[in-house]
Amino acid sequence: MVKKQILFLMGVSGSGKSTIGKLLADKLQFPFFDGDSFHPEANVKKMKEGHPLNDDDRQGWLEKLNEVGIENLSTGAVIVCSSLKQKYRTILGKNLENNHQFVYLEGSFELIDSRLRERKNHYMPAGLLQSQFDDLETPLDALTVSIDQTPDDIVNDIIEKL
Ligand SMILES: Nc1ncnc2c1ncn2[C@@H]1O[C@H](COP(=O)(O)OP(=O)(O)OP(=O)(O)O)[C@@H](O)[C@H]1O
Ligand SMILES: O=C(O)[C@H](O)[C@@H](O)[C@H](O)[C@H](O)CO
Repeated sequence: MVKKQILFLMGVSGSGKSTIGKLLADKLQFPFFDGDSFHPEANVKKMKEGHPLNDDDRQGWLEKLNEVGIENLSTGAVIVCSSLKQKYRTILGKNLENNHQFVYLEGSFELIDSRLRERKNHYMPAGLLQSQFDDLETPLDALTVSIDQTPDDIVNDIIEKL
């Protein structure tokens, strides 16, 4: 059985965080929170207009997701958040001590770009993918899984490694 903990599912836009996060939370019977829906309106507008977010834009959003983690410590939770830089991961993990884990969905630019171009009804333009890779600081201490497999296999891979 997987320990109750806060799992931050991280990776660039289009790496599959929302898709995998829902399946993982279902399988573990953890509550699920999608960081996409915690952005202030101004952030969503900025991304829609094709501009990447900066550190200041992300600050309050990361703090809010940290609070969500703290509030759900007793049940465990899956929280989707790109978590691109180390300093963002420090904000997210504040006061969660050893009760949280980053799970990194790793894939190539080419694979993710092709998935983003197929994706419908989402505010994040595929054209922002390069800026996401530019900001990405590969985590050294995350549980890392390849996204070049089916969603079910990715979820099983994560659970095996937890
Ligand atoms: N393992 C997979 N195999 C094939 N397609 C996938 C896989 N995972 C996700 N997808 C598809 O790739 C697209 C991006 O996935 P998703 O929206 O879950 O990514 P995301 O990381 O949550 O993106 P964002 O951060 O922009 O919200 C979606 O259209 C989804 O259906
Ligand atoms: O940190 C960021 O640049 C943003 O959070 C993006 O990653 C979006 O939230 C999301 O991925 C778009 O759907």
